[in-house]
Amino acid sequence: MTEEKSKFNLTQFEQRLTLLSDGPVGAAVSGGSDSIAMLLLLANWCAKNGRALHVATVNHNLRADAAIEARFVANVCAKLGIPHETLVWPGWDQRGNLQEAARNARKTLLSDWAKQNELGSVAIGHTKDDQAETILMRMLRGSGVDGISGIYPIENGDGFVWLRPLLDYERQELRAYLTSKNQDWIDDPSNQETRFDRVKLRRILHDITEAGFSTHGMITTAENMKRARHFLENALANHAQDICEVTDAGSILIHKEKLCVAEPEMRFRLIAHCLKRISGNIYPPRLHALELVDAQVLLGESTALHGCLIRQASDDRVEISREPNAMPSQHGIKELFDNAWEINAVDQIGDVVVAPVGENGISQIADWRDLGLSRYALMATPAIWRKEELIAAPIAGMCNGYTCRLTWGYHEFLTSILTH
Ligand SMILES: Nc1ncnc2c1ncn2[C@@H]1O[C@H](COP(=O)(O)OP(=O)(O)OP(=O)(O)O)[C@@H](O)[C@H]1O
Repeated sequence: MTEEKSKFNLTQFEQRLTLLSDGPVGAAVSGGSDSIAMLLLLANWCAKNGRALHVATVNHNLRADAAIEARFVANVCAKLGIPHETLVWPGWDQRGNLQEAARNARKTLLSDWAKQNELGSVAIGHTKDDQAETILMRMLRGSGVDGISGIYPIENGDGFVWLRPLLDYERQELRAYLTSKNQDWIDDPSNQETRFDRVKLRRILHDITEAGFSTHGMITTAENMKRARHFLENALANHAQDICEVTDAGSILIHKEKLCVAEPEMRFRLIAHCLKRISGNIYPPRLHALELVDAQVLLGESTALHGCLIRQASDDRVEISREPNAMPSQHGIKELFDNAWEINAVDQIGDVVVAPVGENGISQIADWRDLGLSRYALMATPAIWRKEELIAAPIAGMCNGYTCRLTWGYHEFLTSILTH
């Protein structure tokens, strides 16, 4: 059956695809109706436009049927002649919330897969229904402008873009499309489990439409919020340029008086951005936690949040620095340390551990004061250790054949304020 006969309107889908980056296209396909519909539509479009398509399914190893679902997607891909890979999550470390951990793991696995295959874009199958659920959930949780602006059609990934080409479509029309193509999909049984908030909200939204209301107004609200968010982020970028400084130790100094007279919305945004940047966390802190930190900053008190310290550095500066206790320690110097520091050695010395300078390290460095950087910020810079022995702390002035570079700076701090 041709696209015309199936009466599926491709206009908005094709419009979204104009946002694709160069390079092969990736698609994250779970086997559910939304992503299977996306797979068929993308396969057609890529064939017509001479673009390579790669597909991946994440097996979270949480349900017995997960492997069957991954095989189902692999079979659909085999019939279409598209390469497919199953990415397996080794499992949950029992920390935090399982749903959240699974979502984060999925993002990381897909991101690594995208990098390995040099994909320019990875398409995910969020729909208009997902958008309405997200907005309602965030409203109930007390989100601000950013949260209510909902899901975006495009987002920056690590060297590629995440694209949501189905954001203008309803699940029902995608299912009708699949039926018209005689294409099956798999209904995830956890979508029936009423203990999950998402499932509860899906039912509430169903009742809202049954009662004769349209959820379209919620989508319009999100569009209005997106505009407001863009405006606020621009204002913040200008303000941050005026009052912030990034130090060589990876801390941020903020002009206290100018911070205190700024609008609360501006203060929350600035503190949140600093915390997100310094901690390397992909999510900003919760609004309620920010309000508490903001109140302490106004009172001139020091505090901690999101793996960072917020201190009154001097009469006129507030300093936000990484909290050494929240930093990892790692064997060897190959990887980026704490997602922020690139370390190199003139001669590789085996069997070393990279960990923050900390109290122990700073007490062994005689002339750190000459650097003009705060003790707290220096304690959160990388040090090279062999057991208890401090070998090097390059940012704190003890090099011993090692160099250390912060992978972000003032420019990146400012440009990353504009999220979309
Ligand atoms: N296990 C998975 N493997 C690959 N991609 C996934 C997986 N789970 C979700 N995704 C991607 O994220 C999108 C949104 O996820 P969500 O959990 O809302 O969808 P779903 O209900 O599990 O499945 P679908 O959207 O395919 O009906 C999916 O459309 C898909 O692109």
